[in-house]
Amino acid sequence: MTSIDHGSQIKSATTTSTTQSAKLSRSLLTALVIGSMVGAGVFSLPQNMAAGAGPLAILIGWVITGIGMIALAFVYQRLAIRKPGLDSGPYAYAKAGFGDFVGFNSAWGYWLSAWIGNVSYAVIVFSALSYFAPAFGEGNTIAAIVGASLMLWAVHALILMGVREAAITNFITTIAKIAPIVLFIVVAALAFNLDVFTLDFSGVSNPELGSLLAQVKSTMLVTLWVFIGVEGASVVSARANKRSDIGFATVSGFLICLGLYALVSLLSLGIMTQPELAGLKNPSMAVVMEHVVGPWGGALINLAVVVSVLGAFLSWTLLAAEIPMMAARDGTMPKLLATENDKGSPSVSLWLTNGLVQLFLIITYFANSTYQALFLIASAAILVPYVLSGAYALKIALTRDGYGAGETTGRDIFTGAVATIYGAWLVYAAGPTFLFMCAMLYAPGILVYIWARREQDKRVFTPLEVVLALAIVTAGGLAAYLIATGVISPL
Ligand SMILES: NC(=[NH2+])NCCC[C@H](N)C(=O)O
Repeated sequence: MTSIDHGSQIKSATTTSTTQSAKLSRSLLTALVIGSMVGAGVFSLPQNMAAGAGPLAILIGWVITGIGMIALAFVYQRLAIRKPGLDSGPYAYAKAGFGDFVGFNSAWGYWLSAWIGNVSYAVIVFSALSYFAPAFGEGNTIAAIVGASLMLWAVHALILMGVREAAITNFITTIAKIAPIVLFIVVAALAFNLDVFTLDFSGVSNPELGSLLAQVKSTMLVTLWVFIGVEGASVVSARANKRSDIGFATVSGFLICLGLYALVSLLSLGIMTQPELAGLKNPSMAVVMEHVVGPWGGALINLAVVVSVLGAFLSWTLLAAEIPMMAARDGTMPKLLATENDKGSPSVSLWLTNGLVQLFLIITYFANSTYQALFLIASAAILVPYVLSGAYALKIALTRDGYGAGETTGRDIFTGAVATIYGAWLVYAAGPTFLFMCAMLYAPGILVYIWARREQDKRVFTPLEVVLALAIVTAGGLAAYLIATGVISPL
């Protein structure tokens, strides 16, 4: 049974087991929705949010994210109902709405985000373990990279042997992450000092932070990161008893996460000042906790990070390998990637994906990259599939595609528009460095696409797609040049 069906990718792979499993109650569904979103991100929020923003900007950041993300959650939920035939989630929507090449890029981007996110997971697990064994440093020392590589290939071997997520692992990891977060919030609320919180409420006394707009922008990829997985909520909740429970579980699961996340970041600002938080080592929740209750608090949170992220690492590895496999099955990616071993695991895709994770772990060591730099790239990479899903929902509502004669489209036009605007704002907020970095990662995909099209004996590009491909290659080339000359350094 797979309870973290992030996209529908996993859904199609496990339909038999999921449809046979018992229907779920409202509260269990809500827990599953939460479980598909909470991974590593929450445990570093105190530092990540304060790194470039004061309390007011952080507050505004959560409000914007709350509105944009709930719209996106609804987009996926509505699309699942309107377009039940499009089974492979985010990338199938982009393909249906905007053609094969755009669809390919959506799959490519979703896959990039999934495995680069896993590189950041490996780094943060060992950064947490350094609480117990200092040689692991910030998760990017030689000892940490060796440890992370061992973890990677152990998970790889388990999946090749046919291991899938079990209900029991999901249960344990969900408890392991939620309980310490709630405890942290209670402790932080008791230790909260309003004077510390309001010391520099708008952040303007710290010249490093810049304008309020700049501060808000700095939080946008962080808040996006912690909500990645929301696209799976509608799939998870499709296992509901009643239709009405789907909406309930999605909305309540989302709101609970939003509440937990906002409290973690805001309450921390009443314990330490923004500049203090900005300088903390991640997972920073552990440091704040230790500051209030002493060493046991630090140990507890770091352990929670290890358990929570190991669980999330497994589910995102499964998902990362499913994406190329599903895309290969319908000809969007080369057939080779659809190869399965005798245990039903997408072996070629898994080898490719984890090979790249390994490569990036080595780069992480030499570039001395941090957890933060890595997850910001994973956040930026997922913008393409997210924006396109919003745009597709808007498109079908505007053209009444999939809507019956008497059905109103007003609500769907609204959520589609809000999700698309939020996506466009995120692209702007992400800023040029991360967009360039993404172009560099999207560019090699074009070769993979050409390979797949040739294999299918299909025309490779339409004239418009040629323009798009050239734009990606140009931006990617420019990015490579800027990185080589040290002008930008996203890692
Ligand atoms: N490995 C990944 N791509 N994970 C993406 C999900 C991130 C998740 N929301 C978290 O906070 O950890």
